Amino acid sequence: MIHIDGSFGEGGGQVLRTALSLATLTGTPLTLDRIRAGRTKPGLAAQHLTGVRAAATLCNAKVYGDSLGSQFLEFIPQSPPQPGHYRFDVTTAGSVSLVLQTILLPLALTPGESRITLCGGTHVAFSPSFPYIQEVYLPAIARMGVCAEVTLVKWGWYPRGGGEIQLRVTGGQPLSGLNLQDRGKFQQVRGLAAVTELPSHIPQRMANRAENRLREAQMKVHIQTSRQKGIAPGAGLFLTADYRNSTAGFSALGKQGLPSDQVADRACDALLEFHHSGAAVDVYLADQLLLPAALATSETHYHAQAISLHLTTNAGVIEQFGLAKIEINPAHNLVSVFPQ
Ligand SMILES: Nc1ncnc2c1ncn2[C@@H]1O[C@H](COP(=O)(O)OP(=O)(O)OP(=O)(O)O)[C@@H](O)[C@H]1O
Repeated sequence: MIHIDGSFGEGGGQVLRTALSLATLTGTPLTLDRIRAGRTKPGLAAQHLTGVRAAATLCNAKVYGDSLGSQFLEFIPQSPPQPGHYRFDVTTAGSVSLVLQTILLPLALTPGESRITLCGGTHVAFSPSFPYIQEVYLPAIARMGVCAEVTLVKWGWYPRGGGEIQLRVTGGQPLSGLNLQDRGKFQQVRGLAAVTELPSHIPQRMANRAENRLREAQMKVHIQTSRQKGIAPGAGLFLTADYRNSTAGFSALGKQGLPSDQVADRACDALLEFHHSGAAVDVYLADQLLLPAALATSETHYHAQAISLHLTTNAGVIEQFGLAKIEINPAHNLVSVFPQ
């Protein structure tokens, strides 16, 4: 039995998700208390609860404390993760990407094919947007051996949600480590300026503004515009910066009263800050790579844009499972993961 203090480090949802992934994969019984104690509304929110239920479904876990607002959870796996066809619905605009990240590695490391439908928020703040999962996260971990692809079926923005994605995983490949210390030469920025249920000048303005800003910075850039049907209005700009050895992702979401140009500026500012940092791995991927790296059979080394509290928190949770030793050099933003 492993006990995790949910208030550790950041004291947010990622402590729970990483612990769930590892308990599911290793069959280790887990208790967590003070879940999300660092947040203004602590305990399990809909997204976290869906993550708990999804992980429990994969390994037939006995679960206690799986209710909204619960700050305590007991999770006792009864079998190795079972590949298959599953559907999990967050029921709110809570992020489907975070549920995906909870179950992906257990499925990727178990022989067999899985098809998962995930419903909820697909493009929501403070979480990886669908394009980030598709263009940044999955390609990075594909290089480690994770064989998975995603399809967007319906857009789901905050606050309505109602989105849907499909995840397909071919499990059973061992993972290898990654060396991302040098991003290599800049190649291009690709982008998607998208709206649902809003007029076409909005994506056009976001795209024009971003293309102008990035060309001023001497970057090669191409941004597609997209106007789709949805259950609610929503807008966003999703950018990926490709370098020879790595890809980084940045996004900004529209909201009522926020001009399209400002949405574009937010995404461009984030991209340019990364570009000027010289790092190979953006601040988000830097915390998300730790889990696959810990499960690999060889070492991983990368140059992160910054060492976030998310990253150090995730490292602490992984180390409590005894799966890897993680070294962080804050002077140079270097992260090394040594699977044990
Ligand atoms: N713009 C973004 N692009 C990609 N990933 C992101 C972005 N914003 C946040 N993330 C990622 O989303 C995850 C959020 O973790 P966090 O613990 O904050 O989750 P949470 O479940 O939303 O928790 P809480 O509500 O407790 O904050 C982290 O892995 C972080 O890197």
